[in-house]
Amino acid sequence: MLETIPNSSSFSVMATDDSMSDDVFESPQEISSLHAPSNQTTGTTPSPTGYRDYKPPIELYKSIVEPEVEIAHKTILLGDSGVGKTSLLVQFNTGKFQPGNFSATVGIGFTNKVVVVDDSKIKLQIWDTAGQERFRSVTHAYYRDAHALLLLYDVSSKTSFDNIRAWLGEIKEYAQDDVVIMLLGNKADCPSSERLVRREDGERLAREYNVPFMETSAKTGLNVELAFMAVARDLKSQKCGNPDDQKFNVQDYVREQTQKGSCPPCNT
Ligand SMILES: Nc1nc2c(ncn2[C@@H]2O[C@H](COP(=O)(O)OP(=O)(O)OP(=O)(O)O)[C@@H](O)[C@H]2O)c(=O)[nH]1
Repeated sequence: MLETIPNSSSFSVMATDDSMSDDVFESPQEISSLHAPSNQTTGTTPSPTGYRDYKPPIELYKSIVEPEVEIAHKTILLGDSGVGKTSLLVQFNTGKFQPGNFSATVGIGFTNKVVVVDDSKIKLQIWDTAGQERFRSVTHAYYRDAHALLLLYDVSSKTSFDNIRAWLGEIKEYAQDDVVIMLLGNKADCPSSERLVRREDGERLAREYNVPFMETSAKTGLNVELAFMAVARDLKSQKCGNPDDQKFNVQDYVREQTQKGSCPPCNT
């Protein structure tokens, strides 16, 4: 469950239905609006510090939230309930796997992580969504301004794999056309006796939809960093790419990196 993630002060749990208020600050504009002059002496705007009426100086707030970040980037984790979205995020954020520690995610929440790609700082704002059907209408609203979607299935669950086509249909309906989609077959660490989806099946589906693919494990950390770094690199090339340079291709990058990982050490 989202609240249990350690050391993730920026993580917020949102409403489980549309009627509740939203305390998540998504953009610098929203942050700035907290500091706009107001006629009210006692505001009711929620404070990012947790103290309802305390508003830190904007410079201080920015230095906490955005430490000299050059590019901000919104990534959403999607997939059936139980495929390992929260675990993947926690593994990326803390380097740890907490088995069986999370109850099903309620609604949606996010955490920020700043990564460095070729000397540029990129803030990944990673949104963890509830896989359960009953939260779908809440999470759809967040697809629209996403730069990247990490779509997970569980290699030990055929149903979660079969549902990927339906997820891709929803993405087509609600996300932007140029959103980066990455298909991840999670729980690759599971014993072969429990595996119900072969790697080749994942690869074939990814080829059919022309999206990059890799198997991951939130438990062992396999390819977890690679998945997030690939989207960070893609964003950097979109935002700062020199038009004369060859365009970064996230699919080629993922293929090269995953092949490197599985290649036996060279003697040369
Ligand atoms: N073996 C193994 N177990 C995993 C892995 N990732 C997650 N799990 C386990 O799978 C279960 C579900 O993981 P969650 O991270 O809560 O799944 P989720 O997709 O966030 O689920 P919802 O919040 O309901 O959408 C937990 O018991 C995890 O410990 C993995 O890579 N390998």
